[in-house]
Amino acid sequence: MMRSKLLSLVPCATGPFRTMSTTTKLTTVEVNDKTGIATLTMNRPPVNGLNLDLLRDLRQSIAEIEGNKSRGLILTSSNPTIFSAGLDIMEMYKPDKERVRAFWTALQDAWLALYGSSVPTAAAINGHSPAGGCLLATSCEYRVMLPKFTIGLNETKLGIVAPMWFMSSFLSVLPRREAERALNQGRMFTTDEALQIGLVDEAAGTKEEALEKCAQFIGTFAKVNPIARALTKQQFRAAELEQLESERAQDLEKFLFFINQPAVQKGLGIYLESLKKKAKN
Ligand SMILES: CC/C=C\C/C=C\C/C=C\CCC/C=C/C(=O)SCCNC(=O)CCNC(=O)[C@H](O)C(C)(C)COP(=O)(O)OP(=O)(O)OC[C@H]1O[C@@H](n2cnc3c(N)ncnc32)[C@H](O)[C@@H]1OP(=O)(O)O
Repeated sequence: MMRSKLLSLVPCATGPFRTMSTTTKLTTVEVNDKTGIATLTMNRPPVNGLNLDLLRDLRQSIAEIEGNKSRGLILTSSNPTIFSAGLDIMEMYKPDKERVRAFWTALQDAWLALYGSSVPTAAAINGHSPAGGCLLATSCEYRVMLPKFTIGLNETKLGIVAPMWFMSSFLSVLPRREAERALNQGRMFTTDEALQIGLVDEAAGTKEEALEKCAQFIGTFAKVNPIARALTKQQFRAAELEQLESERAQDLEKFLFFINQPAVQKGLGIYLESLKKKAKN
């Protein structure tokens, strides 16, 4: 994919800095040349639905950030009210056989890249973050969320099941008992509730403030040996990463089997209709 490189002056919480900015259609990577921190922004209207292209873009951008020696990665959205609406349901509803395989494989790749990223990661959650959106946020090491939005793994409410590795990310943030209950309920937490339960680390009034708080978190590693930190993180996360790495073919087949069940297709169709009706009203 063609990528345009440009140097730009962008406003930042602590002043305007020259940033190296790489833009694709669906994500932007901006590296602040003062802090060395990369901001990875999702930009797929209308709701940052995670489709095949966005997932591939995300993985490519994460690899680019790893490669350009950034000091950290902040994940955010260009949409002022939606971080990510989760997986694009259109990829799973009446799917094309080959495409849906590529889609799930791209999701596995994106998760492995983000959860296993060697750089410190933080999510500036500047909008709603259901299901796959929550997966991305909980794959990061730190979360800052804006008020009056919601976050959670709501899969059971759609009649689908969060795979084990979605649960792993959730469990790396929430105590087991809270995680199990929320997963079974398909519970979406408001910002205040998410803060109280520990699903997010901080709240912020504006996106700029959220980005600044994420940058401060990443700054806490400034005096830590980066190789020791990266190896520690990798070891800490190794079990979940290795589980998916070793079972990814079975995970794909399980997903395909599940998603192709007539009852699941029917449920997704009804859910999509309800979303569309809501959008019209
Ligand atoms: C035994 C089994 C063992 C193991 C299991 C193995 C496999 C498991 C199988 C499957 C696992 C799948 C895991 C799934 C994860 C997911 O992420 S599913 C997606 C969940 N997401 C949601 O439920 C969010 C739905 N959306 C919303 O709640 C709202 O849209 C919003 C709060 C995000 C934003 O609200 P608004 O700003 O009001 O926007 P609208 O609702 O009007 O939406 C605008 C537009 O976008 C469409 N849309 C919204 N979300 C999605 C989506 N996720 N996918 C596709 N399209 C979406 C919406 O329909 C509107 O479209 P138009 O009407 O404008 O065409």
